[in-house]
Amino acid sequence: MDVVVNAATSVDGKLSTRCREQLRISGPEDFDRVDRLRAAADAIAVGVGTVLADDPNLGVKEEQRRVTRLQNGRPAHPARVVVDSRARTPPDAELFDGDASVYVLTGTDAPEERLEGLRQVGATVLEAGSDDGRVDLPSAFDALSAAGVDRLMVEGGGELIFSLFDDGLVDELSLYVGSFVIGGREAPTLADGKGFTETFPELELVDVKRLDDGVLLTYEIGDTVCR
Ligand SMILES: NC(=O)C1=CN([C@@H]2O[C@H](COP(=O)(O)OP(=O)(O)OC[C@H]3O[C@@H](n4cnc5c(N)ncnc54)[C@H](O)[C@@H]3O)[C@@H](O)[C@H]2O)C=CC1
Ligand SMILES: Nc1nc(O)c(N)c(N[C@@H]2O[C@H](COP(=O)(O)O)[C@@H](O)[C@H]2O)n1
Repeated sequence: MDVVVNAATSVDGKLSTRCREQLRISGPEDFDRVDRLRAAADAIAVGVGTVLADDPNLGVKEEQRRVTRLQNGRPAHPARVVVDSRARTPPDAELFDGDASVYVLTGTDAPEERLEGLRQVGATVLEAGSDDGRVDLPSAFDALSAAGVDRLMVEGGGELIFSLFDDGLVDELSLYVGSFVIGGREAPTLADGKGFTETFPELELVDVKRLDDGVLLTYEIGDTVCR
């Protein structure tokens, strides 16, 4: 399965403000590019922190792109995936609008009544627990792959993106950098988690493009390196 991470940050690498509310960083050209990436994916994943903060829909916005997917024998929208150790995704979240399949990837400690609530709104629950109670991403992604997901787009947030780098699961990164500063030590960044200290994922910069008032950076992911 190919894993493509896409995110938008300020110049200082923040995904949002310290209030952790959804913030428009991309402009119209970048949002259109994101929609194209969505249309090319089999599934779109976010962490539950993003669901609780943003209540995203994760659908393909442009109608013609949905029509093309249907003509190609695919569902109109990619499946939606939430990485959610304890099943905190609200059953009335926007991504349960009935337009797409939803997978919730959980750990082993998720309360049964919350899992049942999610199943009742149509979610497929895939349990893949790790020792620390979080989702074991390599085995959860194997399960997604077995369910037919060949191309997974990940839209954030920072905790999930760090774990994906930590587990060596990222193939490509598209990063839109808006031309402003957010600041704040509590504001989420592109890669939060515990951070790397000795070896670091090495990225190969394959494209740089000016878009809206910012810049789009495209990377392929190589090995980890010592610095
Ligand atoms: N500008 C952008 O492109 C985007 C911005 N955001 C922003 O990011 C913030 C949310 O990001 P975060 O708080 O970092 O939450 P997140 O969306 O990365 O979710 C993290 C949560 O996922 C769960 N999880 C389960 N297993 C995990 C694992 N193995 N590794 C990591 N997480 C695991 C945990 O409950 C963890 O707290 C919001 O402020 C949102 O607005 C989110 C997406 C894109
Ligand atoms: N690419 C990008 N640019 C921004 O400026 C953003 N704030 C985000 N956020 C991501 O998009 C999701 C919202 O999706 P819907 O419009 O509800 O379908 C949000 O949850 C973030 O993952 N992305």
